[in-house]
Amino acid sequence: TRSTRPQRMLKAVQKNAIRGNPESVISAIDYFCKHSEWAMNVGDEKGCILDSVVTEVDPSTVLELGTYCGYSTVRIARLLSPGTKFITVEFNPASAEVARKIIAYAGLQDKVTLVEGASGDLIPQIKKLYGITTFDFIFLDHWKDRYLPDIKLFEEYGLLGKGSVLLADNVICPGTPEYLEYVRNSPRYESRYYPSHLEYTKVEDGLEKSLFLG
Ligand SMILES: Cc1ncnc2c1ncn2[C@@H]1O[C@H](/C=C/CNC(=O)c2cc(-c3ccc(F)cc3)cc(O)c2O)C[C@H]1O
Ligand SMILES: [Mg+2]
Repeated sequence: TRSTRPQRMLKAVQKNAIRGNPESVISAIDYFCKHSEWAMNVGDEKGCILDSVVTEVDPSTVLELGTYCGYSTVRIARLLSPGTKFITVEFNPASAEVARKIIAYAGLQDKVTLVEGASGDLIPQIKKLYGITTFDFIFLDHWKDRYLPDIKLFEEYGLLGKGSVLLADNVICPGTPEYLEYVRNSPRYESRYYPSHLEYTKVEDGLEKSLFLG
């Protein structure tokens, strides 16, 4: 049967990247998406903004929602200090399998816990299952209509502390209007928009960074 796009992306990594070299894995995926097949990775332009926010926060605990093929997982994990707890959530088993292989190819498997499941099911259990009290950094890049319900779950289950930073992809394209309205109008967050473009295109998109004020 025909391969899937994630499987073809994995093949491109195995063919063009250097095992144990995260930068080469990132470049191989970006090259594949620019020259072979577009895919919904955060990409190199928004990826640089992601890098700068992760570096600025220097988090001890990280959560990513929507692993997909592991591109942003590799971008984040390569910047983390030793001992950082990084959980990434993916509910599609085929995507999760490709992501595990791409993360391992980059040599970052020991820095990442990939959890298969739906974010709405997992978030209420994270404290119990992983011994996390609060997350210093959260990257939202899953179904766009899940951003708002999930940020409310973070609040409900006390997973945000004063200074926690949430970074949301695609707030313009495909767009997350309800989430944006919430974080920009809630007195509990200080939000800032980082203008950029939809990965591998000239279409406008951007990232929204929201600081939880406690
Ligand atoms: C609730 C939940 N729990 C766990 N994993 C979840 C989940 N919802 C999605 N996921 C997983 O994340 C991944 C999905 C992410 C959704 N991202 C998107 O739909 C997405 C779409 C586009 C886009 C833009 C313009 C276009 F013309 C076409 C597409 C661009 C992006 O950067 C995206 O992240 C894979 C899925 O299995
Ligand atoms: Mg995205």
